[in-house]
Amino acid sequence: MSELFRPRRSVLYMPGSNARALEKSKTLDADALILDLEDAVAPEEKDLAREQVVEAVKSGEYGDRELIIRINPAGTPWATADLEAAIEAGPDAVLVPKVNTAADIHQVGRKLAELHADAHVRMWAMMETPLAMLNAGEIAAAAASQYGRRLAALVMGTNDLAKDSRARLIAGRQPMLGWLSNTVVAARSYGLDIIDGVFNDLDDMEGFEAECAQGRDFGMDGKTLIHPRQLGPCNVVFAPPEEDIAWSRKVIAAFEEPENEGKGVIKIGGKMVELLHLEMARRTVHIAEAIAAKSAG
Ligand SMILES: CC(C)(COP(=O)(O)OP(=O)(O)OC[C@H]1O[C@@H](n2cnc3c(N)ncnc32)[C@H](O)[C@@H]1OP(=O)(O)O)[C@@H](O)C(=O)NCCC(=O)NCCSC(=O)C[C@H](O)C(=O)O
Ligand SMILES: [Mg+2]
Repeated sequence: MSELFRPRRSVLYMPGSNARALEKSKTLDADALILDLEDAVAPEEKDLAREQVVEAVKSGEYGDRELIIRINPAGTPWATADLEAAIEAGPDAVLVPKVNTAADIHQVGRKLAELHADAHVRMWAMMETPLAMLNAGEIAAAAASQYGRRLAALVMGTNDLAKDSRARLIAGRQPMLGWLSNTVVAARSYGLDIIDGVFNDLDDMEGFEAECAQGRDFGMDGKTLIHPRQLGPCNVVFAPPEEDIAWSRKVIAAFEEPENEGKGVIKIGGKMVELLHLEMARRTVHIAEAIAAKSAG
């Protein structure tokens, strides 16, 4: 699957210590799985979690689900062993938690290079500290540097952000809207994907769907999730709707008409359509086709 048009609608976390969740997620309709070694794992279970996660990733039993290992942060007793284990396992990406500055990305990127991690192993970065909000642009810009070039996605960590900023996690997320949109533009400035934070109330499906729609409207590619029941609605909200797909096909077909060859702007059904809309239409169709291929396979 092209990295450029990879659906990342639903990204499900699970504690690496939870063998049942690791097994169950082989059958779940998630675009990506985050096998966690960090905050969802108690200190006394870190070693067990690391072993289970390595075994799970190496099993090759997760189909086309993207596999991401969240390691513990630098300076903790587990950081080095986590990174070495991740390299041994060879996931699609290593998720770096508690990123504050671009230097945190460079540090992990340099270690991946020194330890000869396979070239396909990317980095994702947790955006969950007040410093990360201040430095979002420079963190995303690390993707253009020698040791940051594995960076592929930013992930909002709204629980830690609430803890460290003392902003409240409330319906509508008004206290966080500035951070969310600033991090979206930081990601887009450097060609990165961005995944929204988790919704903690498993019983409030209405609130969950509203937050998915909000994240989508802000430009997020998908949402991080904590339970299988959040997968279905999330996949629906973040997939291009049928009418957008139909319109996009119309735009592509119109620009392919001989009379429109070489034109930068045309009219379709009374609407002005420019080359930028053609680019958007192509992306919508590519993503829709990738989602359809996943469902078929
Ligand atoms: C929240 C949970 C602890 C609830 O667990 P549980 O009570 O066991 O749920 P259920 O009984 O309803 O589970 C039903 C079945 O689904 C499986 N299950 C549950 N959760 C997951 C999951 N995340 N992945 C895969 N499978 C899952 C159960 O095993 C049951 O299966 P079956 O036996 O077949 O019936 C639990 O959902 C959970 O641990 N969720 C993930 C928590 C987590 O990973 N948290 C860390 C990430 S959040 C975060 O840190 C974000 C960020 O850093 C920030 O700062 O914001
Ligand atoms: Mg966190």
